[in-house]
Amino acid sequence: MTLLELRDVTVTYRGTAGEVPAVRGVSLDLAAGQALGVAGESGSGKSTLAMALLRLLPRDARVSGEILLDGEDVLTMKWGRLRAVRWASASVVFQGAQHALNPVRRIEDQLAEPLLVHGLATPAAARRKVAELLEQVGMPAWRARGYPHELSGGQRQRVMIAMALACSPRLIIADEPTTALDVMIQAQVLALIRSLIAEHGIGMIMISHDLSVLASMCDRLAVMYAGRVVESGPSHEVFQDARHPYSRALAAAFPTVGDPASRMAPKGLGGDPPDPRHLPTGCSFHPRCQVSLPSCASREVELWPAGGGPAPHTAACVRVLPETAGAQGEHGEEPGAHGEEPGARGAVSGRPVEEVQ
Ligand SMILES: Nc1ncnc2c1ncn2[C@@H]1O[C@H](COP(=O)(O)OP(=O)(O)OP(=O)(O)O)[C@@H](O)[C@H]1O
Repeated sequence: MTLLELRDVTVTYRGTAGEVPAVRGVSLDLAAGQALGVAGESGSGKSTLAMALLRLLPRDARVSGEILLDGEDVLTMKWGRLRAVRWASASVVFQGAQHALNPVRRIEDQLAEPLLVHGLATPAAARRKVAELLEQVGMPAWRARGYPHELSGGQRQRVMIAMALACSPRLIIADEPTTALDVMIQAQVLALIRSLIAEHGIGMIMISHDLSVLASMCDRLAVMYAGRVVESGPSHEVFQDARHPYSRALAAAFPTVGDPASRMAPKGLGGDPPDPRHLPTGCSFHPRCQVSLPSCASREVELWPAGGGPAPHTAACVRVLPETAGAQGEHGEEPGAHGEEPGARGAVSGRPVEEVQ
């Protein structure tokens, strides 16, 4: 059953620095109980997309498209309904969220708050639930009486995960949930998140710049570049057999979890992501692409079937189009003659696909 459907979601910031098209026409689906990882470099639009899901964007952001949570469009929901949906249906764990705890309130009061605000428990039942939540995240119940400053960073992030679980949501949005933690604690917190979502059948959207972490945590991956999804498919396929050159570079830029050899020589990705206010023409990735074709400078390709397996796998690259597969690139990596690729028509050709996950 589909838990979350994004249809052509576009977010533009209209600030003093001009219009910033941060997210451009993203369509993705998430099945109930499934984990989807959204990867991309800094500035690719991941956090903007995550915030848009629960309308948490600043006032200068304009959002269009559809964000259907259990079939209801978050973007057109009345304010009262949106308040109920936040926490109770979907909750968020942000990067460095542990700093969001109020330093002068006891842990138990902060953990009980969403339950009491949403009328989901009496004060006595909320207290029992708090003890249960702390145990679920591997902390003793007596910690409830303490204050945030008595906890380590990892413990505070565990409290935030407990808070996200408090109202038994069907969806958790985790935006770089472990970035502020040291490596050992990161691994523990990631393992905790993985076991909790599996145990409770919670759907998750996890945002990270680290494709290897996402591949180890999620069923499917979507790779964003300059505000667009450029590849989407089963985690193992996207991580080990990426079809978009950007996803391949991103996968090579990080060591593989559990593979000491890859840790020795992670390959960097050259150049910088584009300024969204001044995107290159054609494919936004073409100035950094090692296998671009001449027409990539003027041609932006829609997501197109790219995987060999049974699960949907799509990539927005001219290389996956049947008429250009095998053509030689500007850098000469592919066999064949250099020059204009066969079938290039100066625009998106053929039938693009809707994302189905
Ligand atoms: N409030 C804002 N006003 C104007 N532009 C913004 C605002 N917030 C983000 N942006 C711009 O939108 C683009 C996408 O930013 P976003 O934070 O969503 O990317 P990201 O992939 O999450 O990056 P990071 O990993 O660094 O958080 C960037 O160019 C960013 O500068």
